[in-house]
Amino acid sequence: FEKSPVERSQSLSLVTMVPLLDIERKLIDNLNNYAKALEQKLQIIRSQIAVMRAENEKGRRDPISYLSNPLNGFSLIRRLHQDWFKWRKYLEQPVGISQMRNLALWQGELPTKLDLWDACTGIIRIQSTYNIGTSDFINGKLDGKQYNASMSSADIFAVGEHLSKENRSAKAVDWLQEMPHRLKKDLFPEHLAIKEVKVLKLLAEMHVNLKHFSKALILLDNCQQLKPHDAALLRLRLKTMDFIASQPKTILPENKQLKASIGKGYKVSCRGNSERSSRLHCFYNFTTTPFLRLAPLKTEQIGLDPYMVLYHEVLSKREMSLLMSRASRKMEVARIYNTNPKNKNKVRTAKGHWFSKENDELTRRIDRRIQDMTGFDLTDSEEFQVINYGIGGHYHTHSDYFDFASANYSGERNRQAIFLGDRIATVLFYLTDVEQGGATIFRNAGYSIYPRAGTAIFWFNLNTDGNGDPRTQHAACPVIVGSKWVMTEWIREWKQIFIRPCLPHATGTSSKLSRTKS
Ligand SMILES: O=C(O)CCC(=O)C(=O)O
Ligand SMILES: [Fe+2]
Repeated sequence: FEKSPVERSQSLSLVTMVPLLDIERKLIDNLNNYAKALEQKLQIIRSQIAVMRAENEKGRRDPISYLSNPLNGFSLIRRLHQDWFKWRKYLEQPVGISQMRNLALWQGELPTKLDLWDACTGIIRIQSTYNIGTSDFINGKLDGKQYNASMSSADIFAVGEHLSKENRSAKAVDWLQEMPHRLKKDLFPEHLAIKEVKVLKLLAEMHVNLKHFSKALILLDNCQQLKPHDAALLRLRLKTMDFIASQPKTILPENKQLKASIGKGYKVSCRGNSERSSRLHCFYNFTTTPFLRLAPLKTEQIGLDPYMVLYHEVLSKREMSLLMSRASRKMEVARIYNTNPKNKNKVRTAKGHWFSKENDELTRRIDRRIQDMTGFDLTDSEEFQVINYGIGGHYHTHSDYFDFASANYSGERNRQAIFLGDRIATVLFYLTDVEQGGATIFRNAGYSIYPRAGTAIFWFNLNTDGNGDPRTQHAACPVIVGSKWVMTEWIREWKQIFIRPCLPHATGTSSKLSRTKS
């Protein structure tokens, strides 16, 4: 059954991308073998040319005397009757059949059209969330930090093309206009290179969409110089002229940049502008369960209303790496059988792995630790979900509690609700540090938390009266750089009936909300 109320970002998780590097190595080796086979063939041909040319020149120096020798005459006839026939056969023989077979064989392991679509979306999400200029982004300057990586013209064009297909013309122009001066520096062979005319034409189309007609015309003129007899270009030029003729008054001032949707709220919070109240403390929790007298928990208050704490160093390095390596073995590259990007919403859910608590000693031990952290009875609570995010991986704003009153909740979810209750609280473990981005933000509460390996956040999703607390809505900001792994534990309500009894809810009374804290 569906365990997560909201679909997470769709991109291939980072860990499922790791094997792609091996596939790429295999492909390069394969191409190298092909080149070797070609070289071998070339060598054979070249050496034979030398032999044949020597013989031919010997004959042409004095043809009559050469041919008067029957050995030479015979050989010429035989050569021209037999050898050239064999040469033809030899030249027709394809080079590197086995390498070509390999290529066909590995086709199924390569990312799909939809994977590329997801990756483009991830790139755009990072750019817009953190408000990164296109040229900075392309040159590897991400949110103020310079990395030793940059995008090739082919990479840039893929993003520009994606944006154009998504009808985001202004953004597409932003990307595509970075291309023309880069193309000249490319060392791609002819068939892999992106043609300048293709870039200029797409740019012109985007300008037409934006009603920047004179810019479009200049680009189209450049295109026509490169490809004077192209019918599609001519048609586009005529269309542009028609536009100009038919809507002279609607032309926008050309330099007026269409406002990029600089988002409020979510985006701003992801850029890390929240402040913490000075009334908050760090302390050792000795009291939630008797065990904590022996091993108190390092606790940091994030907020009192809604109540939220961080528990530091609750997982060891070994536990985290075991969880991640076990999950990555089970996490499949989520393949899409329907590769039509239009159907993107129907496919692929989170790239995670669910661990049964009864799995082994590791999961049982972590389960006991969560009991110590929360004081809750976890018998009916959910399995652990381990998640790894991909390029620009994020999770839209959502609440972990279910809105049972809404019409969406029927069938299996309703049954769970009846038997287990709602998700009264969440424990979210971070299994890795994240170099940049990837914060968990609670916009309504004004909290943002940056991932730190071994730390867990704990919060109540429900008010004391059992209703969902909308202030606990949260989102995972896009990861800029790093591999973000988290593990969630959703604690169900009914089993806590005597631990956190139902009380009328009064806002602003943090003491009630923090009943299970020390
Ligand atoms: O990854 C995060 O920071 C948040 C994850 C989350 O909200 C969830 O799994 O429900
Ligand atoms: Fe969540």
